Amino acid sequence: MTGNTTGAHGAALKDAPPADERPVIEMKAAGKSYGNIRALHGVDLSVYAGNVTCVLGDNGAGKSTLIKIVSGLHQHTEGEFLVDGEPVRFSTPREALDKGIATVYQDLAVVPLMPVWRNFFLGSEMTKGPWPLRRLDIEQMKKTADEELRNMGIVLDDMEQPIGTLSGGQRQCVAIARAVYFGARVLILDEPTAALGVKQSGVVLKYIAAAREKGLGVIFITHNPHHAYMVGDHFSVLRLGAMELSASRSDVSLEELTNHMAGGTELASLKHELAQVRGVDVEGLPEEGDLTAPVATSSEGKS
Ligand SMILES: Nc1ncnc2c1ncn2[C@@H]1O[C@H](COP(=O)(O)OP(=O)(O)OP(=O)(O)O)[C@@H](O)[C@H]1O
Repeated sequence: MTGNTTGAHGAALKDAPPADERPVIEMKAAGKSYGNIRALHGVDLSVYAGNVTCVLGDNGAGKSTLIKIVSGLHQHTEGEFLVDGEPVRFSTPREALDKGIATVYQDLAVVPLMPVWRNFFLGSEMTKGPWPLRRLDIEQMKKTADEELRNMGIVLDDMEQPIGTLSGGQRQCVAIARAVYFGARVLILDEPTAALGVKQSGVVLKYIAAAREKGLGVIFITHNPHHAYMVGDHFSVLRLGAMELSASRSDVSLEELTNHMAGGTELASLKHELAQVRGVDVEGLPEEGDLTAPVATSSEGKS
């Protein structure tokens, strides 16, 4: 239950956080309605320091709604949302950032033609000299960005390189390193591997593990159960706005997770019908009743 295993990138994966540890972020029966559309309901979620919580779900499952609540873009309309045990209701992303919650979106807010170091400090530039002679401290910014990236294991030949010339995976990693430098305690990663090939996805997964090793709590949003299973300590699967599965690593196999994500329940119920269609191979599809992984419980995140 408390033993560690090792993930694809050699990082320690925990079965469960210590029983006395308080989650940094907690949702209790939380939900959100847009007018009369109930996008999310009854969601229990706990995010611990030094843990990767994967939130999986198909299109329209409610993943974006969930991260918008945590990152301060929307407010929940049901249940509770707590940070460090205190109920919160953010009005702006700034308020979430002030609590150490940083979000890295898939379409990164970078200026492609600007150098890497400039993007690293965008909006929070270092300056030097007394007013009115205050000016950008370019050398210090370059040096710090280089150091911080190396700290995360990212070595770039040239900090002057426009960020647009980096690969998608490298850009994600720069964004992760930036959030770590600016004091994030919780990192929300919105489908960081969705647009990437196998190798680049591996690079990003490595930095997710690096962020965890630095003690950050990570919420990793993804469609991909294989990517989730390589780094995840806990898995929450959303379906139609509700938590269909909430399980610690020790309680769910990759196969079970994949079945849940592949719409296993729907596919199993369709298996009989599909079997009648010529040219459709149903051999690998799960049977109804095969999906035995545990569903959400009140001890979510600590089971
Ligand atoms: N601003 C909005 N107004 C009304 N309905 C919305 C709004 N945002 C989302 N929804 C609805 O809420 C549900 C959940 O959407 P959400 O975007 O959170 O899902 P998702 O899991 O992020 O999907 P995807 O992977 O496609 O981005 C969907 O039915 C969607 O149509």
